[in-house]
Amino acid sequence: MTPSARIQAAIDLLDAIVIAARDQGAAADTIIAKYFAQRRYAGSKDRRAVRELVYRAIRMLGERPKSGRAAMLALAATDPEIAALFDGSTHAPAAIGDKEAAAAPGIAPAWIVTKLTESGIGADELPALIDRAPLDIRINTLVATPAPIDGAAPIAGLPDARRLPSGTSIEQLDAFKDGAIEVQDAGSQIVALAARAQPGQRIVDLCAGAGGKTLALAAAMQDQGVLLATDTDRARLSRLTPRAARAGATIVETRLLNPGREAELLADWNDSADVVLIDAPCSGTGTWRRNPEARWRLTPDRIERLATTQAHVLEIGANLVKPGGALVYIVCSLLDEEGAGQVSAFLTAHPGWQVEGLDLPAGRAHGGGVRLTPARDATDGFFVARLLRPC
Ligand SMILES: C[S@@+](CC[C@H](N)C(=O)[O-])C[C@H]1O[C@@H](n2cnc3c(N)ncnc32)[C@H](O)[C@@H]1O
Repeated sequence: MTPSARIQAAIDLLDAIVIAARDQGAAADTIIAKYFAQRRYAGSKDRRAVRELVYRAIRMLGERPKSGRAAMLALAATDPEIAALFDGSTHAPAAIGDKEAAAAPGIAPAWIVTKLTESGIGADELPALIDRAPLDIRINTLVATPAPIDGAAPIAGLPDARRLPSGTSIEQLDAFKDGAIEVQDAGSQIVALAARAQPGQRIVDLCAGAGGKTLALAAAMQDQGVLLATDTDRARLSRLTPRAARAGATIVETRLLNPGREAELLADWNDSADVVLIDAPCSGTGTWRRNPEARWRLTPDRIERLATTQAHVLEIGANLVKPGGALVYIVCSLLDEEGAGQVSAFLTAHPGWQVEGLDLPAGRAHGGGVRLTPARDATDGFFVARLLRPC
């Protein structure tokens, strides 16, 4: 592909990504993979270059742009080499018109920036939300210690975590194939510590998804006890079983829940869990580093619906906790209505329950819990709180 054709390819991809974000369609990565699967003539250098252009444009634009061309024009406005490639030649984008408008650069849609500000995220913290994320791994203590990995750096407070140079393709490493390492952001590892999981306990991971935190809990439990992983999403939960097998986590049981019938399907666990971990579905404002187009998908209505689901899963989880046991509530969002606000509403509705202080290797106290941010902690953004049921 010529350099100009790469720009046109990025424009075409951005068009598809903008539409998918508006209509809650496929993720940018999926769209890019499909695009190149249908264009075998594009070599690996072309793919890398086009992908890089697409993500540069996505990171640069807070508001969803009108079109892929408007997005790429924003990039061209800051980079004369890109602007020069709008030359109208074969497979190239048309020349830039005198009055043609580029999309406006920004961190996030204005209404979300307002909500972040109201949630105590300062202007100085905003740019880090869309930085490139590092590649963090967790060494799985349930299998043999892996051989040292080139370039791996320790992460303060997390003896089993390492930070790898971004772009390291770990899927090829034997340690990955053998289950000796898992890809997991340091923030995700830190909030899982709030469960204080111990060998022999009975723990429920209520919103387990494909089991990122489940596997961290199984390792902390030294694969002893009972660990029930549940979710309403069949596809995600089905990925957990082979992952757990690979990771040597034999105590994991999975249970698919029907939305609306969760309490009924979990009745055998009522009042009996030492810990219930709720990694609730959320807006993901803390994970834009990995998923920058996610900020083009959010609407006020969607956040309201997520908040309703969060209150719902908190209610389900609370019923499973034994007297004196703990409910650990996590969101990878920095909006108070999904984090601190949920905790305070829960405490009002459940007299006797109390917040328990957390001593985590990163983060700061915030609204009854602890908050981690990309700017201060160099992790994804998270809110976590630990709530104790009265005895
Ligand atoms: C943030 S994700 C979980 C990520 C996962 N814990 C991890 O560490 O990789 C939230 C999960 O909640 C699930 N979920 C949504 N509504 C639920 C419900 N009512 N009960 C249980 N899980 C639910 C979603 O399907 C999604 O997998």
